Amino acid sequence: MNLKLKAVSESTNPNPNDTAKRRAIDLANGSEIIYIPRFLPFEESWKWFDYLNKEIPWTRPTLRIFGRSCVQPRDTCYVASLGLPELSYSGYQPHAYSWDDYPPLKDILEAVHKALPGSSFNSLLLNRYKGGNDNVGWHSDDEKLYGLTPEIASVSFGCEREFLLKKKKPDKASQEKSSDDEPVSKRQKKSNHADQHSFTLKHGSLLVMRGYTQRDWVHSVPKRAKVEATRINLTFRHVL
Ligand SMILES: O=C(O)CCC(=O)C(=O)O
Ligand SMILES: [Fe+2]
Repeated sequence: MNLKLKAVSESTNPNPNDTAKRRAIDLANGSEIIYIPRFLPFEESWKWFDYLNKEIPWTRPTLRIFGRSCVQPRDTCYVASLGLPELSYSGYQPHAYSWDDYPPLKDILEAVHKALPGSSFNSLLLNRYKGGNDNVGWHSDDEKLYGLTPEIASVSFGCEREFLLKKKKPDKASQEKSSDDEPVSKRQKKSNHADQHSFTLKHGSLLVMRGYTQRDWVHSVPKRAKVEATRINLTFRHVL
């Protein structure tokens, strides 16, 4: 099967402007989202989906969250370049597979790098949501190994799901500091404005989180009762 990506070349993309249709959402205070709904061509994206669904060694690990064991509500797999510090989250340390084990991942990575000049990703967390019960709860990807301003490039395949972003609550100290010069009503109005964003992540789309998004915001893919189909998501990251 030839899965070599031609996504960003004009020859296979009927409308090369599609890849240029990127939306930049300024989350203020140095956080930014880029969203490209039609990043990869539709048909090729189904080939990627089938390949990933079949070939990736998916596992559903048991995590420890607030001292409790729970099965992660989605399948996962981790790929990373050799010699990087190991990833660990919620008491789970995934095995790091090599890019050479799944060569098509290198082609997707190449397309991502082409769309984001200057970025260089060396690890990848894959998630598979087998229906609407599978989800990822509110979190930020703020592990130390990604540094203070991680860039995370997220490519989605298959079933469309909602991706939510919500501003973290400011801690008490900074709340009190900013309360000196403004009445409460005005402050609350201000803080309600655009403190949440929602994206329906399309088959073949690319969403990028940048700057202080992991420090100041949380994100999630919530349960959806009516969803039955499978979604696969790839998040490319740079381990320092
Ligand atoms: O599936 C998604 O779109 C998000 C996945 C995610 O947030 C993560 O892997 O950290
Ligand atoms: Fe995340």
